[in-house]
Amino acid sequence: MGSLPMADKELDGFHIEQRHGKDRVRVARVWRTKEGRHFIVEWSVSISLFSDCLASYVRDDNSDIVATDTMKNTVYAKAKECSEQLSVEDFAILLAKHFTSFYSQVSGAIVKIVEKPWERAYIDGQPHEHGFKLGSEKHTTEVFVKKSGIVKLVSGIEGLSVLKTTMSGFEGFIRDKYTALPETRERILATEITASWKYTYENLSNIPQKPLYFSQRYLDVKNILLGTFFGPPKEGVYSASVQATLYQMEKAVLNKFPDISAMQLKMPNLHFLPVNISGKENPAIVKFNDDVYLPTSEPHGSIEASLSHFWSRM
Ligand SMILES: O=c1[nH]c(=O)c2[nH]c(=O)[nH]c2[nH]1
Repeated sequence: MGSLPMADKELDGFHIEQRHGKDRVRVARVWRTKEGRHFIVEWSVSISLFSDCLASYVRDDNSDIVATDTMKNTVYAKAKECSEQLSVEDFAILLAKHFTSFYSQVSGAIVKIVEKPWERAYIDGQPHEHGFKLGSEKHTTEVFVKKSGIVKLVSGIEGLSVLKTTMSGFEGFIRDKYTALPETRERILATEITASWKYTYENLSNIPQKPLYFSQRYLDVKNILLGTFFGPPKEGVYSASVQATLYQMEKAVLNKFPDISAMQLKMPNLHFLPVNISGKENPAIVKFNDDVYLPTSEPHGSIEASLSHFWSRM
């Protein structure tokens, strides 16, 4: 999405590309049912408009600028207007649609939102009516809407930390004069997953209208990713490398959901190093027996790949 074309023009013999917006507008929205159950979302919204306001750059003429302060206010006004709970994707689309249809100057809008993972609290196994606790991984979305109604919709997960204590190995890699890593069929596999996936919907007119459709999709994708990473609860599934597991996870998502056309995964390999400590007098203070590890964050392996159907790209 970073490589989207900007509003570009020829100008004084130069080529200019420009866009403007407001980043990280923080908003929370609460919905209350008659029965007294509350729902909350907390969003950090970033807006970027492709807008014809070249005069502001070259002639000190701001008459075509949508003020970024107005963009910020729009986030709160639209949140207020949403009387029913909605997915973060639908809120992003609603905002982008507003900017592209309301202003003649605006030809396209990108709206990115990160949702903070507030989850209903449970007390003695009972869901609390208005109590929430912060979870870990975040739901993200990025939508690009053009005035014509053309849409590109990407959703994602940030910070999904997972670990398995066995059923992982790494063998058969290149060995040369600098290689020290032993081959193994028994190690800890730990990573912090960043995922993004592109939906097939290419026009505002064919975005699913079912309420919370994309919220459910998010949960379903997360389940498939986790199920593929861990394998069945009792026996698990062997991972020959982060690369192999990453590919299986992407393939599982693309095979399962017909409305997802491409997926990107970033899975750093967060090493848990075997601990072996020996002293001069005591050669085996700690002898590693798949039990004591040194967890690390730096350095870490960085492994990422995108997978798409032949007819699509991220
Ligand atoms: O799953 C892995 N992939 C690698 O590319 C790699 N490189 C490494 O040192 N350990 C691992 N593990």
